[in-house]
This record gives sequence, C-alpha cells and structure tokens, in this order.
Amino acid sequence: MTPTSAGTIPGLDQAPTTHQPLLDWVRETAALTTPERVVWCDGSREEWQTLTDQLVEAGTFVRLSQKPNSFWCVSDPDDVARVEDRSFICSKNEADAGPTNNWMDPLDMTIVMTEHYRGCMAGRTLYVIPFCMGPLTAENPQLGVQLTDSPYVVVSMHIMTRMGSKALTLFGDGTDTAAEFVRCLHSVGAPLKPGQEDVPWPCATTKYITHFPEDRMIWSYGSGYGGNALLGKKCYALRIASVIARDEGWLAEHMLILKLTSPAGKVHYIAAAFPSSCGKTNLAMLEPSIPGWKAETLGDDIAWMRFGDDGRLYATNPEAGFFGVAPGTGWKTNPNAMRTLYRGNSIYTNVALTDDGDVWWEGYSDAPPDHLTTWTRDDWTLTTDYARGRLAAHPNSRYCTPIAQCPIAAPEWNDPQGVPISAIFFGGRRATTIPLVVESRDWQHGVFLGATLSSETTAAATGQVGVVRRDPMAMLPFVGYHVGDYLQHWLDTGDHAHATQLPKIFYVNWFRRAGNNGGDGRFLWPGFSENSRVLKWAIDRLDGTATATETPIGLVPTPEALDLNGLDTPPDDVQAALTVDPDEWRAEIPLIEQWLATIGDKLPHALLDELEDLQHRLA
Ligand SMILES: Nc1nc2c(ncn2[C@@H]2O[C@H](COP(=O)(O)OP(=O)(O)OP(=O)(O)O)[C@@H](O)[C@H]2O)c(=O)[nH]1
Ligand SMILES: O=C([O-])CC(=O)C(=O)O
Ligand SMILES: [Mn+2]
Repeated sequence: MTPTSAGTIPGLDQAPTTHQPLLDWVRETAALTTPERVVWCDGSREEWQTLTDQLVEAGTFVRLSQKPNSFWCVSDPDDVARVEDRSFICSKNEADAGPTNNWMDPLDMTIVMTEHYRGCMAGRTLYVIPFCMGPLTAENPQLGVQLTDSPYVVVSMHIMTRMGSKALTLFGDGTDTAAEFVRCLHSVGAPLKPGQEDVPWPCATTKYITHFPEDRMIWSYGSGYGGNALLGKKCYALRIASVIARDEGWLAEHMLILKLTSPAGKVHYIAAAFPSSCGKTNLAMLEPSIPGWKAETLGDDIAWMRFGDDGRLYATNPEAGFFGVAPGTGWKTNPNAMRTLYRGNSIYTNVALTDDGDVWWEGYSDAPPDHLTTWTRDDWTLTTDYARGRLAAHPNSRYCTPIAQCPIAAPEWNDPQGVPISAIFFGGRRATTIPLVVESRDWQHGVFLGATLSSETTAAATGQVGVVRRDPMAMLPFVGYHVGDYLQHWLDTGDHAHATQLPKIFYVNWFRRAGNNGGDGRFLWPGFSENSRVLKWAIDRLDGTATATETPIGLVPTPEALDLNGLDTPPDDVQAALTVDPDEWRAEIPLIEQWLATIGDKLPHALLDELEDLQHRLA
C-alpha cells in the first residue's frame, strides 16, 4: 500500500494502544481507504448499544419487540452466502494453493485490490476490531485485527469473537514484545460521495475474499455477509489457521465439538465435520432421544486440535458465538437453539419478520403467521404465498447468537486446554449410497473416509444447490494450501510422536432418502435428536460394548447393536439407511478415482492403497 496523508482523519490518533505495527497498519489503511473517521472498538455494552441504535436509525436493523436486544436485517439479494468462486489463496507459489483453490500471484492481487481499496471507505467509518480466536487465557492467544467499514460486522464480531479491550491487552505495548496478529482488512466496497444517501446493505458487485497465507493476512472486499465478512471465522480460523496448523503440527478443522455423558456418568468428547448446511450446529446442540444420555455443546463450526502431554488430541473452539442456519431450526428439531435465541442478544439476517416484531422462517413453527415481511422485504401471506410454497426466509438465512447463553453450553467451553477427543465423525448430505454410519478400521482408513467425503452442495455458498461433490473433511472451500499436503498432514497426525490414543473415526449420513426403488424421497432416518442413537453406538464401540459387521467399506452396526427402543421410524427405513449396497459402491468408485486424480502428484500413496483395498473388497 502507498500511504498518502491520513493525519487529519478524526479518531485515528485516539488509539488505545502503543503497538507500533498495529498503529502503522491502521494509518496506512486509513490513508488508502480515506474513511470519514476511525473508531477503535472496545467491545463494551455501550458500543453495542450505540452501533445497534445507529443500524436501526440507518434502516439496516429492525429492533425486535418479541426477543430482547435482538435485531432483524436483510442483505442485498446478491450478497447472501460465501462466494467460493471469488475466494483466493495467494500463496507465493501457485503450486502451494493446489488444485482446489483459486490462486493469483500475491503481488498481482495486491495491485488489483489496492485499486479497489483506494478511497473505498469514503463517507464511512473505519472500525478497528482487535480480537482473539479462542479463549483469552490461552498460553498462546491467537490474535487478529479486523479493519472494516461495516458496523454490522462490528456487532456480529461482538457475538462471534472475544474482541475489543480485553483482546487488545494481549497485544502488548508495541516494543519488541509486541504480539503477532493476523491482519484482516475488510470493506463493503461502497464509498459514499458527499451528501450521497446510504443504502441499508451496502456492498459491491465485484467481490474478493483473498488470503495471503505466508503473510498471515486476509483482504476481503465487496461483501458484507457471513464468512465473506466476519473474517475471524472461515478466513482466519480455517484458511489461515490451517496453514499455521500445518507448520506447527496441529489441526484447524470445520468441526463441531460435543460433550456426551452416558447414563453411567462416563464423559466422551466428540468432534464432527460436515460441510456447510449439513448438520453441525444441530448435532452440536443435540437433545438425545435415548434416556439417560446428556449432551452439552462446546462449539458448532470450527475446532482447533492439538496433542496434549498425555498424547490425546485436545480441541478448542476459536469462536464465541453461533452463526447458524435458520431454516429448519425449530422446537422439534433444535430446541436448544430456540432456547438460546429466546434469551435475546442476537442478530438475524435474511429471515422473515412478523407484524408483531418477531422473526420467522421455514421450520420455525408448524403454524406460520398470516402475514410476514420476507427477506426481500415483500409481503407474504399464509393464504397465497404459503400455499404456493414461496419461501419467506432465504435458505441460507442465519442467526448470530452467543454460545455463553446456550442452556447446554458445557462449562469447559471456554477452557484454553480444550477437551480430549474420543471420536471424530465425518459426514455429508447424500441421498444414496452412504449408509447411516460406518466405523473406520484404523486411522489411515478413517483419513481415507474423510478424504473421499462427498456431499450435495447447499445454499451456504453461491452456485448450484444439490450437486454431489467431494469435500475432503468438509474442508474443500477452507483448506488454505495444497489439498494433497493437507491429506498427508492428516495421515502424519496419526503417526504423531506424542499420539498415544488417537480418536476413532466414523462416517455418518443423516440424509439418505427413499427414492431409488420408487420411494417418495423421504429421509430414511429421522435425524436430529435420534442421531443420539448413532452416537451411542459409536461410544459403545469405543468402550468395546457394541458389535459391528465387516463390510467392504468399513464396520457397520449389527442389527441389534443400534438402540432403536422407542423409535417410531419403520424398521425397513432404518434397514435401508444402514445398507451397504455393493452396486451403489461400485458406481461410486469412478467418482472417487476421479477426485483423487485431481490431487495429482501430491496425492498420498496411502490413500491409493486404501482405494485399491476397497476395490478388492467390492470385487
Ligand atoms: N433431515 C435432517 N436434516 C438435518 C439434520 N441435522 C440438520 N439438518 C438440517 O440441515 C440444515 C443445516 O443444518 P445445520 O446444523 O445448520 O448445518 P451446519 O453444518 O451447522 O451448517 P453451516 O453453519 O453452514 O456450516 C438445517 O436446515 C437443518 O434443519 C438431520 O439430522 N436430519
Ligand atoms: O461462513 C458462512 O457464511 C456460514 C457458514 O458457517 C458456512 O458457510 O459454513
Ligand atoms: Mn452451523
């Protein structure tokens, strides 16, 4: 960046820090982006109050009367999801980005984006958000600063991260002990001319979500939404952190963290990776349907996992909030999410608004109100629109709410040590082929299951929905380096010098459908709270008390091993959900081969060995 003069920008000199690299960077950015003023965020209640009032005043937020301290807002209709085709990994060498990432030379990208950033904050406020991913008391706190011209982002970061003064104190005084931090620059890309009226959701047609892994830096432009704009989330905690994790020998993964206590009082912690909009948040807030089991949540989206001194893999959640998919969330499917939301302090984006100042979305309740304002601010009525199946909420509409107020938040969710993981679950959304649950034979086989994970695309990213794609470890859009190296890193994790007790790896699919033989397309497995039955079987496997049958793809429950007491799903459906159909699997092989071939030279040999074994077993 080429700094011009920023000396006269109000607020710039009111920095509550002497951290020189931070001060320099803010000054340079202000000089380039020319905001009207600079605000150093402290993360206080007053700041939340001021900004939410301001967002209401601007017409961006509507204060809800039915939920305390909560707000409804809708985005620009062209800014509703992550933009994977506009996301870039700008490593110095193109080869390091690998075949699954968009790449541009970092210098070229710097030039392109500098021109986009020049003057882009005119008429707006530049907010400086110091934040920490993970507990503030961590031995090595993972710090970041997001510079943004979006007050919506600031209040969302209040919920999603530990930010403001409490994070800034960890940066040090700016001498040689000044802490390193990830630089996250964000602009909605909508400068205002003098006197020009703002719109409720400013954004730009051209979007860039850019990562410079070697410089631990993120530059985002043009979007105000979710993973494009809350840069602590997917950009930092997954794309940049996966690179740091590779370098330092740990794992940054797209996983929920769940604590399960058996009727006998035995505690197990599990982690699970499902692609976006495939059930992480719901499983993270599970209300078990089987008696005596207790579930508590530690995280719903991202897990950082390192080996502890005892040789077990410990997970922490870098986030402090849930950014959850609204549609489908209701008292029947996810009562704990509903209880969390009823406590207030939440932001809703792209759901519908009721006439009495509440939110609504498909699945919120069985009885929709007579009239709604849709996410496109249109009228919607029960008699005409509901009958026609017209959606009131966008399929990727979201709630943003603090973990701390979730009634089943595990007390240790904020513990910097993390929790020891007993089992890892991979899963996707597949209408066919993939059975309800499979246990891997060993770590390498488990990595193969994760490496070949497949799922139908969802509304969480722009593009076509419902297309089956390979999504290794549910990380396809989030691995910040070469996917072949990433898979090797997973294999190496199994050989880690400190590993004494590796988690057992399972593969699940809640989304298999009755369709192949004239079925009606219904889900074969009821899902949600009933998923506790699958988790129970997995835990019994860890404890050596449940039986399994060998199949070509791995171990599946014997008919009597899965606890189906009180389940009212037809037994034939359960059986169909569990089936390993060799014909379906023979049809799957070419798809797996095709995917592995795209990885090229860096495909670990161990995964080819696993593929060969699978083919032999199917032959
Ligand atoms: N049929 C069925 N649907 C489910 C199940 N779990 C979740 N869903 C639905 O799948 C959608 C996405 O679920 P989430 O739990 O929000 O998915 P996620 O993985 O957290 O998604 P991201 O936040 O985008 O990463 C919602 O509409 C849920 O209602 C399940 O067990 N069975
Ligand atoms: O990042 C987002 O916009 C939302 C999210 O959690 C995902 O897509 O997995
Ligand atoms: Mn989620």
